[in-house]
Amino acid sequence: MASPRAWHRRLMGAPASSSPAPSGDGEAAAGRGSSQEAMKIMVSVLVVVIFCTLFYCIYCWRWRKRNAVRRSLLQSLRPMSSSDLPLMDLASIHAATDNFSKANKLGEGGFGPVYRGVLTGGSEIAVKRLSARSRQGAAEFRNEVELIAKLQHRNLVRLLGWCAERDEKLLVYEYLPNRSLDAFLFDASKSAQLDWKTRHSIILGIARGLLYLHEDSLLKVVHRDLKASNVLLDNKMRPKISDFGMAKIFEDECIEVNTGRVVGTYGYMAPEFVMEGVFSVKSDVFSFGVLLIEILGGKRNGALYLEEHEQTLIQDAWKSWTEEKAAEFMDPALGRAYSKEEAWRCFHVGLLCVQDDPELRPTMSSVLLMLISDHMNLPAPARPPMFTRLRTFPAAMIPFSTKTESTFSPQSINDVSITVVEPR
Ligand SMILES: Nc1ncnc2c1ncn2[C@@H]1O[C@H](COP(=O)(O)OP(=O)(O)OP(=O)(O)O)[C@@H](O)[C@H]1O
Repeated sequence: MASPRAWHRRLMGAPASSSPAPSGDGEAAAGRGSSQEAMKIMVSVLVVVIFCTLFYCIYCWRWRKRNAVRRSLLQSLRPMSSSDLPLMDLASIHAATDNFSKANKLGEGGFGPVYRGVLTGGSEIAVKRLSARSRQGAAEFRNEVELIAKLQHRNLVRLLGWCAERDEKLLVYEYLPNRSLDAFLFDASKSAQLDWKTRHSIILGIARGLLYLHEDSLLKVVHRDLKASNVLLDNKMRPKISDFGMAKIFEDECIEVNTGRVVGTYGYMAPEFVMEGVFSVKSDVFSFGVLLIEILGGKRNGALYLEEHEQTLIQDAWKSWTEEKAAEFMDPALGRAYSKEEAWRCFHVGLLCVQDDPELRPTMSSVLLMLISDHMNLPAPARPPMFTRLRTFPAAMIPFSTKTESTFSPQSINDVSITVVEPR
């Protein structure tokens, strides 16, 4: 067995014991010196080990704490009780909406008709009435009540109460006088009201709302149906994301789910969602990119309207970008009155969001950072997907309905499992 002195020597990198050993005082001094060095090394190793263990313990403790909070929130979401959100009585909603009169009807979506109402105190409300013919149902109703009651952000619409009495299922929201973004954006007589400053702040507001859903709320939420008609505008044209009927909470760190079913709105759905039913926060990022490009171009992406020779708006945007003709893509309603620097940055970010590969799409925190910083270098976007033109699908699934403004617009679909997508 090696002597302690030999160990010291080895530790200090001294040659093997075959070399002649020093003798006398010299040997003792050398021995002391090397044992001090060895001690120093051991102390440093010990400090590093303690530091790593401490760091690991703190990380585990924080991870457990965060998950416990998330789990307890998820637990509290399960039972739908009146303590979560005010339960409103049917009679007062009837009175507020003048018995759901035609004059008070604001529009109709996949859930059912929406009515404006005024409560006895004078506050205005918007009431969504689940229709018997609705393609959405009790599950979406419950989802909306349970989910949105737990989320609060200035860029999310506020649910004030709900009612499930007799055969009625009603959701009561704050009333947003300027209604939805699509009513301005795609209406030739109204689009001029959306000047560049307004459009830019709408883009930033939607990005902030989505970032809150994905990363900043305690629950990680994927909206799954972000589109222009699901962005409502308040009296100062500030945007609020609405319609959480199809939203999903992610438990733990799960980032991708394969549902085997397709929900959402054609034209806004990410390719991996349409083709495989796989969704993640990155499918919302894709929808955000489509919406951003629609806000710049003032047109719908509306893949369903396309003829053989036509391109989607996203493909148009890509073409303009690569040919350095971005100005030609911009909504003519803007004229020349817009900041080119801001607009090109938005254009660039929009194209990054609609990239085919979800991995390449930025997260919403990066999106917001890219949008607000004026000196950040952005990566070059890859070509967007080329297969958004739908060939056929059963008439019952056609996601269109006539709206009160007598325009046709795409509506959400739910539980469509057969999707025929034609590659280009
Ligand atoms: N809180 C609200 N305040 C004012 N108007 C609203 C409000 N909520 C909805 N609306 C109006 O009612 C219309 C229908 O809304 P809804 O969310 O039911 O359908 P949608 O978004 O058009 O379609 P889908 O259900 O497919 O998402 C909207 O276009 C909007 O004009």
